[in-house]
Amino acid sequence: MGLQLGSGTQAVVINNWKVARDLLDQRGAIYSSRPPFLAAPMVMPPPGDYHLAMLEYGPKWRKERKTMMDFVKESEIEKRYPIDEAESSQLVYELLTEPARFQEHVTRYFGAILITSVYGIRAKDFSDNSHVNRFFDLMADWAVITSPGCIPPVDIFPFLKYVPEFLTPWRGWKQRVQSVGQKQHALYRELAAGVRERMAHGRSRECFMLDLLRRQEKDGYSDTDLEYMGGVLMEGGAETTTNTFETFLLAMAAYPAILKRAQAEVDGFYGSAQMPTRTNEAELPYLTACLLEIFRWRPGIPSGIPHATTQDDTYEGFFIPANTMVILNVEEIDHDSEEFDNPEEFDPTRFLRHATGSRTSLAQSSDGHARRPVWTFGGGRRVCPGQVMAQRSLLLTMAKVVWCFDIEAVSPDELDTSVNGFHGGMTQGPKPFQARFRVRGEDRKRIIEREWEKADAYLKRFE
Ligand code: HEM
Repeated sequence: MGLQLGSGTQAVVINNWKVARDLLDQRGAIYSSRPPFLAAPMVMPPPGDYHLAMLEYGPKWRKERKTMMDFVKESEIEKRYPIDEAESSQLVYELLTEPARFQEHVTRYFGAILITSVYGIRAKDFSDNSHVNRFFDLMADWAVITSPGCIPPVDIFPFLKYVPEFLTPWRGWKQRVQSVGQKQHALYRELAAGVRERMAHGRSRECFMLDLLRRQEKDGYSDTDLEYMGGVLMEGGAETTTNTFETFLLAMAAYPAILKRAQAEVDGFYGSAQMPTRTNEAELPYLTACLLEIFRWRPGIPSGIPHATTQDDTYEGFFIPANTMVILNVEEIDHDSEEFDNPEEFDPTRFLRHATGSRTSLAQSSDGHARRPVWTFGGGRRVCPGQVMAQRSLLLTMAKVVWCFDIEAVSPDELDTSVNGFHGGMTQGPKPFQARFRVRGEDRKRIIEREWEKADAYLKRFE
């Protein structure tokens, strides 16, 4: 579908997986840039090109992406596994002792994994001035200033530049955006400075920022480049995984039969005397199917992050000029009723029947193998670099939580699994909801307490 947005700006919305594959995956040399982001020079120090996810396609993006891949590659994920293991044990202990605050604990947890891995510091709690709290506050401010009506869409409607600001619904927006940008940079600078200081005093702890600082001269990055690289990893990884996991908890509370089946699989593999550890997809096919179904059912970024073309192109007779914005409509692709049986239904078994979750006739057709299970992580050369890392920590956490608890609705009528129960904006996750976490017996309670002691002892090295 093509759209004309004001004078000169074109957009293409991709609603079908074949078009996504043909354009984003197979013509990556043309479809891998980003549209200009008007507020970038106000959010970041000049020249405003420090954010990997917003960078246009070119040498700076390529270099930074390669550096970031060093953080998310398999061997690094494996090296950091003890952090995931200990933090997930802290999470289940928090769910045991303060179940009513489960959403806060989940948020802290996914932020903590990143803050420890990137900066080597512990995010033990969510106290007001903790780094993890300040980070999520900023994400919330960010969501407000980028919501419709708060920033003028000048990139799309250039004539808006000439409308006096006091007549617009977004008056004062520059100050608001600048203030969030300044707070954000201050936090990213402070976090990186902490690592630099420990390094200078011989108190370094292994973490990604330490690796970056050690090779800074060789890589030719400025201090600001490194500060934003750390921040971008936090931004990319923390909120998306938190939302995905909260969607999982909502689904488990709403669909008890699915929870029972997941518990039976996890118990069958780990038994009742050991908390799950080192989960992998082959050993937990049903739980993995639940995760894929969460990605499909309520994608974390329903409209992806827009791409942009860098050259003119023609596709199936349509002319697509250079600088066209290309929106991957993930929600639509993953809910296509021609592709999926009952797409609105939460049904993990679709991924047990066929690896791509699609209808039998399609999965077995000649192009069945060309489908992919989900588009939640985007496509082409900009596909999310953190996909494997996210899937690993989500599966581990899902296994631990269902092994430890029965998750129940406080009142079934209150759980809204329809799209109305989810907050909109760029990212999608459940609106606040209530759920009960009932520990599955005294033995498991003792195991949770014992594992918490081990985890706390391990995590102390980051305090
Ligand atoms: C469930 C969790 C996650 C979801 C749903 C998700 C989704 C996405 C999507 C849709 C994109 C845009 C892809 C495109 O342009 O086609 C993206 C980009 C990105 N993600 Fe993720 N992500 C997740 C987790 C993570 C994690 C754990 C990290 C790193 C720690 C991460 C880091 C990034 C970065 C740096 C980009 C920008 C890539 C670029 O522009 O080249 N994400 N993610």
